Amino acid sequence: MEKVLTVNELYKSYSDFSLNNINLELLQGDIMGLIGENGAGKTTLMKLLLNLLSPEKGELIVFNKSYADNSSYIKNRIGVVFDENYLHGLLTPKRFNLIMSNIYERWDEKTYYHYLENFNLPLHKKINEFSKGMKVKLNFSVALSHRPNLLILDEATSGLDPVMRIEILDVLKEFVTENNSCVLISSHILSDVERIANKITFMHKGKIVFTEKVSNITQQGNLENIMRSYIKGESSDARSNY
Ligand SMILES: Nc1ncnc2c1ncn2[C@@H]1O[C@H](COP(=O)(O)OP(=O)(O)OP(=O)(O)O)[C@@H](O)[C@H]1O
Repeated sequence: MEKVLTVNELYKSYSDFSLNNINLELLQGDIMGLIGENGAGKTTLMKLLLNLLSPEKGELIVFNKSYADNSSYIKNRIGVVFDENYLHGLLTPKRFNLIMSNIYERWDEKTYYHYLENFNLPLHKKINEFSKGMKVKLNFSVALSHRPNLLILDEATSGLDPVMRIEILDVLKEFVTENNSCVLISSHILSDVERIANKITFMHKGKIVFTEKVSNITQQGNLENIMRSYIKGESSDARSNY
């Protein structure tokens, strides 16, 4: 399988937090779940991958290219859904079609209307009159309609009811299989991550603790217990060091 993303020894610091020595690899077909406690650094890492933040050190290669000379090539091939809705509230889904077709070289109007219909979204309603679930579905429709080779999803399904979450996760899985794309998805809902991902990366205090295949992890127990015993073990180590 071809490499989609390679991260080597990436560092980023804020005054009281730092991401340290991040190494990551995503291949075509991968769905990687990114998990970790609040403040572990998941969003910061995703912003670095999207070139919204600059690292102090390290190498970031996306589709065998670096952002330095290939920013628009890379951005045209990445789909993004974050927790917050970034779509303008006064616009309608129909109007978005026009805007996105001017932004994305590979915008596919037919696919966009197909998702709107599948998700039962109205064409002419303003987005600030949408429910939270409708906004998430619209965000996914936009993110999937320019045929991205990589999707970066940060808590994208949080706040949705279980039926809607499962519906969206199933659409996502189908998209990856049909398009040989790949996904990095962060979530605190570990059952969702286990449902969809083939690999898991666990972050803790700005570092990657492990990246493992889900099949290896589930042999050791469930994800929640593994995370909890790691964090507990770490605090008892700290106590014994003290
Ligand atoms: N612009 C910023 N300036 C200073 N510190 C920041 C900034 N953005 C994030 N941080 C800090 O970086 C740390 C990691 O935050 P981040 O949002 O990456 O965590 P997270 O794993 O996504 O958390 P959550 O699960 O709560 O969304 C936090 O301590 C946060 O306060």
